[in-house]
Amino acid sequence: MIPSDKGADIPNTEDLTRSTPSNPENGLSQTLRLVLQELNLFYSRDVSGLCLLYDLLHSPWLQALLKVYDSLQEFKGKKLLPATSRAQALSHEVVEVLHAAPGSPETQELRQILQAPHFEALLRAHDTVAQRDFEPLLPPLPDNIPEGEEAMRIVCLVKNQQPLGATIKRHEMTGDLLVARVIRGGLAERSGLLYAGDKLVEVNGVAVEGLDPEQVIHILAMSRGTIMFKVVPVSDPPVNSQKMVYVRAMTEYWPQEDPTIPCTEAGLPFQKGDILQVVDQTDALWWQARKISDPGTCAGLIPSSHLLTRKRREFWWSQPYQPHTHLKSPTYKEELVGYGQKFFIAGFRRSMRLCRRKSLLPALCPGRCPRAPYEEVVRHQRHLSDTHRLIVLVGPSGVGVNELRRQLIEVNPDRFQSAVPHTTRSKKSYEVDGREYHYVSKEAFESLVCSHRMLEYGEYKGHFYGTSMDAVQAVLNEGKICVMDLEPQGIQVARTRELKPYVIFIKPSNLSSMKQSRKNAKIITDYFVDMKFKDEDLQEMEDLAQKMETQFGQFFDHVIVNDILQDACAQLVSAVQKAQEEPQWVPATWVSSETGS
Ligand SMILES: Nc1ncnc2c1ncn2[C@@H]1O[C@H](COP(=O)(O)OP(=O)(O)OP(=O)(O)O)[C@@H](O)[C@H]1O
Repeated sequence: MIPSDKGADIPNTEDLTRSTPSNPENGLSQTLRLVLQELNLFYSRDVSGLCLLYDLLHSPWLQALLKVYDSLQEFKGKKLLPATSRAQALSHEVVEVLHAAPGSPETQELRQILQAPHFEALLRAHDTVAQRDFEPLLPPLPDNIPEGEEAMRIVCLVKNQQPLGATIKRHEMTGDLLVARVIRGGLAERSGLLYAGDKLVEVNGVAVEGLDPEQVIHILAMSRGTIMFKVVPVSDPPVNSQKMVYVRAMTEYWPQEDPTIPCTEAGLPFQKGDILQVVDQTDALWWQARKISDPGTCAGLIPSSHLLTRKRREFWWSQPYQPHTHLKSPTYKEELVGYGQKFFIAGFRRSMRLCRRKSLLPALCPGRCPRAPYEEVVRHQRHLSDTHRLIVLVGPSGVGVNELRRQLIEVNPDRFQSAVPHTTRSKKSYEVDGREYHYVSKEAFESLVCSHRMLEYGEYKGHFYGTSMDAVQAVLNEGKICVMDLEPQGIQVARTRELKPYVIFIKPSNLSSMKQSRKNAKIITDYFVDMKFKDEDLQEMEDLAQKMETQFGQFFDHVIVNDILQDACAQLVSAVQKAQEEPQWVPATWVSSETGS
C-alpha cells in the first residue's frame, strides 16, 4: 500500500476486502477513491501513461456509474418487505386528520395529492401486492370425476372484465359442440387450457349435448365468478408459428354489417389508416388482429386479405357506375407572377396551382376498383445519413395548404424548400430557368410523363405544368426537406421508397370558426382576383375535405386542422420534425432489401 501524501484516511487492505454490498461507502466507489489517491502520487511525479488512467478514473460519469452500481448491489441482497399492507386505509385516515387541521397551503396540497385518483390507485395496488391478494381462488376440482375419462380435461376460468375469447360451433357431421377458435390475448388463450377443436362436454356442470351454441353462450353469459368447462381435448392442438405482421388498413371494416363473419362480437372494426397487428393467420379466411392503439386488448377477427379483396370486389361490381367528378370548373384566369414576396420561393405560381385543379391524373372517382385492403408496414427510423422524407401537404382548395407551406419555408429557408416545377410555356424576360420553372419542350415534358417521372401534371391555357420526381430529388439531395402540395390522387404516385413521403392532411375547422378566421382571407379562383370567401366556398371546402378523408384517409400520416394559422403552423413544424426524426410506420417495401416501390 502506498501511503497517501495528502494524509487522507485510507482504510487498510483488510477493510477493503471486507467491503459489503450493504455499505455503499465501503463498496466500489470507495475502492475507486483509494485508487485515485494512490494514482495521485504517480501523477504528481509525472509517471508516464498514468495521466490517461487518472483522468478516466476521475471522470464524474464513471464515479456516478459506480455509485449506481453500489446502490444496486446493496438492494440485490435485500428482501423488500412492505412497511404496511393497509397504506390506502392509512392515507384515508391522514386525509381525515388533514380535514380537521387548520388549512395551510401545505395541508391542502397534501390532501389533494392523497385524494388524487392515480395516487389512490397506486396505494390500492400496493396493498394488493402487500397482502398477496393476486387472484380469486379457484374452487377445488370436483371429486366425482368418473374413472376411465382420462381423455377429459377440466378447465376452470375466472371471469373478469375481459372477454372469454373463444368461439364455439357445431360440427356439421357429428353434431358435437367444438371450440371453433381461441382468440389471442383473451382469457381462454392466456389460460393455455382451451384449444380450437376441443369438444365441449359440460359447461358449469350442465351437459351440452344436444344444446345449440347460442344456449351454451347464454349459460356462459349468466355465470358469475368462475366458469368450468369439461372438454375432450383435440388430439393435435394447433401451433401458431407465424411471425407477427403489421398492416395498414386501406379500407374500413364494420363486423356488424358483415353477415358472413363467424362471430360478430369477436369482430374487430377498423377504419382506413388504422395500423393493425395481425397475430394469427392460421385460418385462410379470418385473421386475428388488434389495433396498435389498443395494445393490451384481446385480438379480434378481421377478414383475411384474400377474403376482404373478394368482398370489396363484389361490393364494387354491385354499385351503379359513378362518373369522375372534377374539383373545380375549368374556367381560365390570367396568370399572376409570384413577386412581392420577401424572398423567392419556387412552386407557388398561380398557373401551377390552377392547372393542378385540372390535373391529368385520375380525378376523385369514388367508383375506382379497390386495391389490396391491407398494406404491410414496418416501424422505420430515418438514418441520419439518409435523405429527408418528402413532406406532402394535401387539402381542399382554399384551406391554407399554400399559406402553411409558405410559412414553413419562411421559418427556415435553408432547411425547407419547394421543388421547381416544369412547364412547356416559354420563359418570360424576368424569369430564370430552374428558378421559377424548368422550361422544357412539349416532347420533353411528355417523355417525363411517359417514363413516370412526373408526380403530378396538368394543363393550363394550352401549356403543361408539373412537378417531377427528379426536381424533388434534387432538393432532397441538397440535404434539405422538400415540401410540396399535391392533389390527393397524386399521393400514390409519390409513394416510392426513394421519396418516402410523409403525408399531412390540412383540414378545415368547423364552419362557424372558418367564417371567423377567414374574414380577411383571399381565395384563388379561376375567374376573380383576390376574391373573399363566401359561405358556399367554405361549405364546399368542408364537403371536399370530407370526401378526401373518406377516399384517401388511409394515406394520411398526420392531420392538422387549420383554424388559427399560428397554431396550425406550429403543429406543422412539429409534425415535419417528427417525420424526419422519430420512427414512423412505412410500407414494408420501402425498407426491404428488394428494389421497387
Ligand atoms: N388559418 C388561417 N386563418 C386565416 N386565413 C388563412 C388561414 N389559412 C389560410 N388562410 C388564407 O386563406 C387564403 C387561401 O389560402 P391558400 O392560398 O393557402 O389556400 P390553398 O389551400 O393553397 O388553396 P389554393 O391552392 O386553391 O389557393 C389565403 O388568403 C390565406 O392567407
